[in-house]
Amino acid sequence: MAQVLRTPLLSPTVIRRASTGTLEVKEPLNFWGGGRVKSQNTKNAEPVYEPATGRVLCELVPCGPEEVDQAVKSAHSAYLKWSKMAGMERARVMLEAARIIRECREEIAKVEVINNGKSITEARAGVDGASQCIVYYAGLAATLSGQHIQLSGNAFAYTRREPLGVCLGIGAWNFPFNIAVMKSAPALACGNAMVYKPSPMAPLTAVMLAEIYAQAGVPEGLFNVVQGGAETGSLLCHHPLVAKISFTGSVPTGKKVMEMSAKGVKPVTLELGGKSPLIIFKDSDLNNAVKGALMGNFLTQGEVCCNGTRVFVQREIMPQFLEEIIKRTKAISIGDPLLEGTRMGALISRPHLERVLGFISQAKKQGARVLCGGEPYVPNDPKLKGGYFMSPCVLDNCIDEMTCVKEEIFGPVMSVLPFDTEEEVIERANNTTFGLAAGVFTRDVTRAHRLVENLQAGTCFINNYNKTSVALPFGGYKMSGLGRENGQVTIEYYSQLKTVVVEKGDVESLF
Ligand SMILES: NC(=O)C1=CN([C@@H]2O[C@H](COP(=O)(O)OP(=O)(O)OC[C@H]3O[C@@H](n4cnc5c(N)ncnc54)[C@H](O)[C@@H]3O)[C@@H](O)[C@H]2O)C=CC1
Repeated sequence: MAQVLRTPLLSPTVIRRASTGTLEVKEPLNFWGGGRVKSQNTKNAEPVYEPATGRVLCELVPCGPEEVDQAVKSAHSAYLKWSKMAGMERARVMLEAARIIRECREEIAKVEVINNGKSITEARAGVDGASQCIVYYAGLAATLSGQHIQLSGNAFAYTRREPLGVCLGIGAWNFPFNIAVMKSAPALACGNAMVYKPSPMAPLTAVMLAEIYAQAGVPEGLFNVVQGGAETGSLLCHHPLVAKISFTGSVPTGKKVMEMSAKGVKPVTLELGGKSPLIIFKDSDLNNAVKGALMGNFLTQGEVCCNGTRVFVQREIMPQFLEEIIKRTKAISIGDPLLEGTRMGALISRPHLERVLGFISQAKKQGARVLCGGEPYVPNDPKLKGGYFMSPCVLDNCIDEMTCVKEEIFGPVMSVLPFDTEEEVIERANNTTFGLAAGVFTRDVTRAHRLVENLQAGTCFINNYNKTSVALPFGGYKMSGLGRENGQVTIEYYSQLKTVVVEKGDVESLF
């Protein structure tokens, strides 16, 4: 049996003293049975990099079958206790977790920045959103209830909303702390336990979340972290005690996860990629439309699934739009993500940076024009020389058939496309296999609603973009996913309904 450790992953003092280029994490990154667990097979260790400097932050050892089994079993025994508690009791523990998150806001945000590369301003907003998410689902925990149904004769029935058991969460690297919270909060509120596997590129803050839940008083093993990549993920998906899978990541991996869940007839939630349209009409408030396009393309270095990266601009206002968007894109301050003034940090990895730059060179070959950015960026600060920075890019002269317009780039690259009529732009906006989000800027309220009614996307924004709240259901149409996260509806994805039929009289038998 692996050794369980109970001291915190990183002491708050260590984190407070850390700056870009100084943090080293030696503590084990797995968490089950109520504490951190050392990995067994250290010969498979892989480096985890700090995106802003390119240095090694820690070593990650993927978990094998025995460790996966231990983690899932620890979750299952916690589930047996947690699921018997009243919703109000679960809510009390969850509210305590939310309070600890608020108390540790700065530490969590800092580790998120160091591990992911996003700016501290964005990371703090993320931590605030995470605490709100737990408060929201704690609020719903006590409201879970069934129905009473009168039947003919002397019988009645009732329904019970019951948990599923051990839920598996698999996350992407772009919002490491938030994805872990978005999956665990509704799961725990419904009485489930969770085993969470973060992306191997961003393993740190999920372990902090495990420590927070433990401190808040959840039963040992209720929220567990198992580190690893594809192989570990697949072992987890196949484990017979895993009752549900919630996955965030790319479409190709999502398909594999769906296949694995089909084998065990396990319910699955898939939050996948996107290539969302943002449509700007000539009657829109141009200043707000430009701000919407910036918010819809450049948050977290453009590594956001619902970004509106196909920006359709009505031809008459194209010159003004481009002038303004280029001016503001060039003004984005890139650099040390822990500095308050920084608005864009580093991309997640060297290969990902090269992939994004590759999309830009291909776009140029296919006839697109780079209006600004799109180059590797080397900050003046010597410690950032090995970081994965690039300048945010605006492309025009784009046509719908280009690769940069069709495929998810997942970097700070906006493709601008002219359009003439409403009918035309609806057809072009929907001409994609994705359907995560869409946006429209116009002062014509009737047109705005007509448009969103016809757009094939799970979330539509009118006169804004990427405004989020835990109260809003989030998920994709078409190949962008299955099921929803956030909002009240997610309770249905983490619970099942039992119908109980009660006879008060005699059984009427035909035999
Ligand atoms: N719709 C949404 O809510 C979001 C979607 N995404 C999408 O995620 C993608 C980027 O994230 P990545 O981490 O690069 O995606 P990815 O698909 O490469 O990996 C996602 C997760 O799946 C795991 N994994 C890989 N192969 C697996 C397998 N065979 N079985 C089980 N697990 C496996 C990875 O280790 C990681 O934890 C983008 O396409 C982006 O659009 C990202 C954030 C939010």
